[in-house]
Amino acid sequence: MTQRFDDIVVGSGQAGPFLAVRLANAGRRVAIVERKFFGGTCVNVGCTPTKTMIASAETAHRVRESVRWGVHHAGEVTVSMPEVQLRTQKVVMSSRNGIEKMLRSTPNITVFKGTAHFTSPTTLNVKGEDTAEIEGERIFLNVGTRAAVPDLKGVHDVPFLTNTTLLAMQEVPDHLVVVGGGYIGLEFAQMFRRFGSKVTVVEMGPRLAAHEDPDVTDALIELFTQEDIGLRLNAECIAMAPGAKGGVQVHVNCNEGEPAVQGSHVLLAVGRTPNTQDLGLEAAGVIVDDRGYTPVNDELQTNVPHIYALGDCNKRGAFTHTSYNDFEIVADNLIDGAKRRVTDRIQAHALYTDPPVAQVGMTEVEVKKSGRNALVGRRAMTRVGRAVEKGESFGFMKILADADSKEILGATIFGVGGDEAIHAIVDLMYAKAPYTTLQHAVHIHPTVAELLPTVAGDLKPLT
Ligand SMILES: Cc1cc2nc3c(=O)[nH]c(=O)nc-3n(C[C@H](O)[C@H](O)[C@H](O)COP(=O)(O)OP(=O)(O)OC[C@H]3O[C@@H](n4cnc5c(N)ncnc54)[C@H](O)[C@@H]3O)c2cc1C
Ligand SMILES: NC(=O)c1ccc[n+]([C@@H]2O[C@H](COP(=O)([O-])OP(=O)(O)OC[C@H]3O[C@@H](n4cnc5c(N)ncnc54)[C@H](O)[C@@H]3O)[C@@H](O)[C@H]2O)c1
Repeated sequence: MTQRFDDIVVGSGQAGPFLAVRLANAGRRVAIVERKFFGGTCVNVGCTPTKTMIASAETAHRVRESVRWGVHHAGEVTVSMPEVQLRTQKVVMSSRNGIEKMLRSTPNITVFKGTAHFTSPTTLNVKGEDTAEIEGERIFLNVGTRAAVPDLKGVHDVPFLTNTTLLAMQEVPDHLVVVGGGYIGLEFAQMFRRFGSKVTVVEMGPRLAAHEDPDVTDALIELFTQEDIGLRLNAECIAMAPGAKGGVQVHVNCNEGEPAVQGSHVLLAVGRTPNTQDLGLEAAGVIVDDRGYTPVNDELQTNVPHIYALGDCNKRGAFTHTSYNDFEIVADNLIDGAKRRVTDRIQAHALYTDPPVAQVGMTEVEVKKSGRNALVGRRAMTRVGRAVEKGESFGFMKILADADSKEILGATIFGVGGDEAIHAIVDLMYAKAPYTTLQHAVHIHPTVAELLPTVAGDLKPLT
């Protein structure tokens, strides 16, 4: 028998659970379907476990380097992966269980555990721990993405790792080959190097984190080289094979260096694939693009107006904060009659290397391309008192502004505390305040954010 609801949410990523609760509290009868772990990628195999493990890796690094701070310790630094994993699992489980508890204890919400599949534009079959046919007036997709596994020769002949399986490692790999120099590849590469693995990053492009400005990329190369992380740039992974003495061989197409990289383990970090292929979207009439993403309008409706897509699967963002913001936009519009739009969002992100790279708004390359009359200010982190005192003065900060309107166009902080300090700029950009507001602000001493007014007060024409 079909169970009828007002609203159905498919997937419990960073938008779905919060939307389900807002809708239910507004009096709607809501079904939410999750096939695996409550909290989705971020909580279970993304942000939460990686940042928890990065904290262990940073600690190992600081202890190894402790003489720089005049601190000595006896003996070798070793990392116990089972203990790192135990700590990580505690953090993950607390968040996962918290989300499930929130959903199951909210009146008006029915939770289904299983895979949802459209049978018509308003009905879905659920198969799994729960089996049901459910119907809803409105349907909200929050199905996320998974690691892309490209059709490389021999890829299925080797035990390749993804972000999910690498997170479960119970030992430190001897030599981890990381294919892909994007967010996932770079965060894991530095983490495992600091756990004690030899690490080689294989990236087909000429730069790491190619979406960032070249000055960031150059500094990333310097940072990784300092930590003795092997870099193979302009090296496209084209095939994999079992190694002659065990492990794995990664074959690359390159003009320089060896045509194969031998490692004990290989991580595939070459992008993401949306979880839309088994949703039965054809039965609902929902269009997907050539990579499986569901295009949406400014209010996050798909081409079928009562079906919305939120989070990574709509390709309007690829972060936890953008997915959560999708929830806020949809909830405020549908429940409070607001007129929020996804295009009002200012892009911001951080790459959690140590030190982190934090970025908001336009990059320097984008500002130059826009042809605006622009200004730029840049300071090395060696000018930040707090960074020097901490003994962590690697990196720089940079602010871009429009010379005519004084609008702040973007900023990058690649340095200790940059992931927090960037919010001084994020909020000014939302407030549409001119850079002179930042220039005249009095920031607390000694902080990383303290230098931002100085940078804003000394902008030069961008050439
Ligand atoms: C290793 C890694 C590190 C990351 N680190 C960061 C970070 O530091 N900061 C940041 O902002 N972002 C980070 N991200 C990205 C972040 O995890 C995602 O942007 C975020 O989880 C938003 O995803 P989502 O809400 O679209 O859906 P997801 O979190 O992917 O959740 C989708 C859910 O839908 C379920 N589902 C799918 N299909 C069905 C179906 N047919 N039926 C029922 N259920 C279904 C899935 O099981 C899953 O639980 C990271 C990602 C990875 C992989
Ligand atoms: N700090 C964060 O916010 C954070 C952290 C981790 C992940 N994420 C999310 O995860 C996603 C990034 O995933 P990703 O790092 O897998 O993808 P990505 O697209 O960021 O990087 C993939 C890299 O792999 C390279 N590549 C592709 N095919 C290759 C091949 N055959 N050989 C060599 N190199 C190849 C590409 O040139 C690219 O540089 C993003 O959506 C991001 O939002 C975010």
